[in-house]
Amino acid sequence: MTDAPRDHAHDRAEKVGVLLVNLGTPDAPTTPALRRYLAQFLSDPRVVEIPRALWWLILHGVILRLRPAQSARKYKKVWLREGSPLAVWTARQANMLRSYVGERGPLVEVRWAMRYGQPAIATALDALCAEGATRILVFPAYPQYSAATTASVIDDVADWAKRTRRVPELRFVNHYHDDPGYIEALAAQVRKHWAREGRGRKLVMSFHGMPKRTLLLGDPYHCECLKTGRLLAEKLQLEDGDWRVTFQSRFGRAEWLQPYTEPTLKAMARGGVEGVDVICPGFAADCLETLEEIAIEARAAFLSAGGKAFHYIACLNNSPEGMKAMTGVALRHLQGWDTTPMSREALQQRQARAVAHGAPEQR
Ligand SMILES: C=CC1=C(C)c2cc3[nH]c(cc4nc(cc5[nH]c(cc1n2)c(C)c5CCC(=O)O)C(CCC(=O)O)=C4C)c(C)c3C=C
Ligand SMILES: [Fe+2]
Ligand SMILES: [Fe+2]
Repeated sequence: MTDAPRDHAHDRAEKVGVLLVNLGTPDAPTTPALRRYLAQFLSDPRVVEIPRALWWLILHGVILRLRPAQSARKYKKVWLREGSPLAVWTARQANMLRSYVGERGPLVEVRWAMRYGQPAIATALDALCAEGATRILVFPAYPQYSAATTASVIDDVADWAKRTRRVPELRFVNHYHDDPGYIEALAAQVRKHWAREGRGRKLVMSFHGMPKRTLLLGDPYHCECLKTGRLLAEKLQLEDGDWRVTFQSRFGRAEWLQPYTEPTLKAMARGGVEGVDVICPGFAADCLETLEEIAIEARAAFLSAGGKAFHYIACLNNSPEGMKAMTGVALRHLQGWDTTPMSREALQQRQARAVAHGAPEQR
């Protein structure tokens, strides 16, 4: 139980907190940092759903011996001066969300956290509570719901709540795959790219993959990706043959959602498609999976299969359109929670009432 002294101040206005959460990323592009990060990530039963004892042997006996060094090499290619791209973008998004949502009133605090690695969700929630938040909106930055991502954030918040005495009122963004503001922001990102670089023959919308088994077990992720793809194609007025939804980042030997991104790109190149534009609508921010796997590796695969022009379209990151979409989603979920400042008189009246009920006077 978290019992850090938390003054119950009667004259303090109650605040609303927003916690923007993304997946997580290593602290450094090094083998030890990758081992710590992958051990936490891949031990989550929401991420790898095979019997624990068997998975423990595979994870510690094979994966954590080989993958950290391989992944560290990849992270080095995309690492920024300020840190991992995912963390850098998420921090910028949270700062901008603070001012966009903050325009509603100063009683909103915005923080960011990572499901794996730092800053941890529990630390950020403690900080929001210490700042006076009694209502918190948890905003997983995953447009499409999946048990491996969204539900895992909910698990972590629930674990924190179990250890916490004064649990705030909590709300969660479940998904925003068909939010009109999000679809419009994606369309604007594509149009801006076309205006700058010209238009490829096909638009490939590449989403992070999931094991196919999760679809059969009822995870809505696949359908939500397809719906995002269809809505984006409609918004851009694309013909059926001009776009394709694909799935990237396969992990392990089992079958994942198909069609796979890289084989699809190669087949397109071999089939005479000279130019493609690739966007990754399921990632709120650029990260290893987009910058290395798509913008570097998939590009090389497409060109070596005979393609001529490969254009990667950046994620929404902190673009004005993307931030407007994120703000719209947050505001919709904040409805009914008072975020307007309380007047000085109202605060004084509230304190007087509290003192009349025997509470110590606050300064
Ligand atoms: C956007 C949604 C994501 C889903 C769905 C998802 C499922 C999922 N991922 C793995 C395994 C790995 N993913 C890794 C990186 C990674 N994954 C996402 C997002 C989703 N994952 C992001 C944003 C990132 C990038 C993190 C970064 O630091 O930039 C990795 C680590 C990198 C590597 O070693 O390759 C692994 C591993 C599984 C098994 C899974 C679904 C079951
Ligand atoms: Fe992943
Ligand atoms: Fe489906």
